[in-house]
Amino acid sequence: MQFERFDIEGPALIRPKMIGDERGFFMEAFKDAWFRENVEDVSFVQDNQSLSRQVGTIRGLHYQTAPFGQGKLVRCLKGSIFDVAVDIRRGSATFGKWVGATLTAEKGEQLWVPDGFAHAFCTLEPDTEVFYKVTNPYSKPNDAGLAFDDPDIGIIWPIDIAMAVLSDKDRLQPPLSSLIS
Ligand SMILES: Cc1cn([C@H]2C[C@H](O)[C@@H](COP(=O)(O)OP(=O)(O)O[C@H]3O[C@H](C)C(=O)[C@H](O)[C@H]3O)O2)c(=O)[nH]c1=O
Repeated sequence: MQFERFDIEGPALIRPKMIGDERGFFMEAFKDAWFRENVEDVSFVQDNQSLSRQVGTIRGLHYQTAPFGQGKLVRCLKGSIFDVAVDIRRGSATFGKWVGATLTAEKGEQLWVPDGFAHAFCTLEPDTEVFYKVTNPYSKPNDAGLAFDDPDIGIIWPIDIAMAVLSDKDRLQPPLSSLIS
């Protein structure tokens, strides 16, 4: 496993070792002790998986409010995504700043999105499947979000967002300014 940090403290891009042979490949996709020692000392309690049939699907920006904040370890099982984490930690010097990475099933890259970040992705291929481990269980009352296209965040999506496939919920998410009381 190799990993790199961003210019925002917290997130990490992880590149598992892919061992190829004439059959295909093998990789150790997750190792608890390695993750705790190198990335963050957390435990995961739930695995999620989603399928997005259309290229240009955007899911997010989502997060859960305290005490159900979630860290998310995200990877692609099929296809590829542009994955984004936005710092929404109160008092953070990088509040409202974002990091992004392209995650592909082919290379198995993973993005670590710590608790305190809003998360979203857009799909870059049809029938893209995303798998992510989370550090707190789902709590509908704590489910929250922000507008993926908020100019105050300024995410540079690698797709035409005017054509994005969105849930009704994500069409109506509030702006970042709604967090600044
Ligand atoms: C997240 C979640 C959702 N659900 C139910 C709630 C809805 O009935 C249905 C779809 O939920 P939602 O529209 O929030 O799913 P996505 O739009 O894929 O959002 C997810 O993907 C973005 C990128 C995220 O970062 C969030 O973790 C997550 O909200 O699954 C559950 O039953 N358990 C869960 O853990």
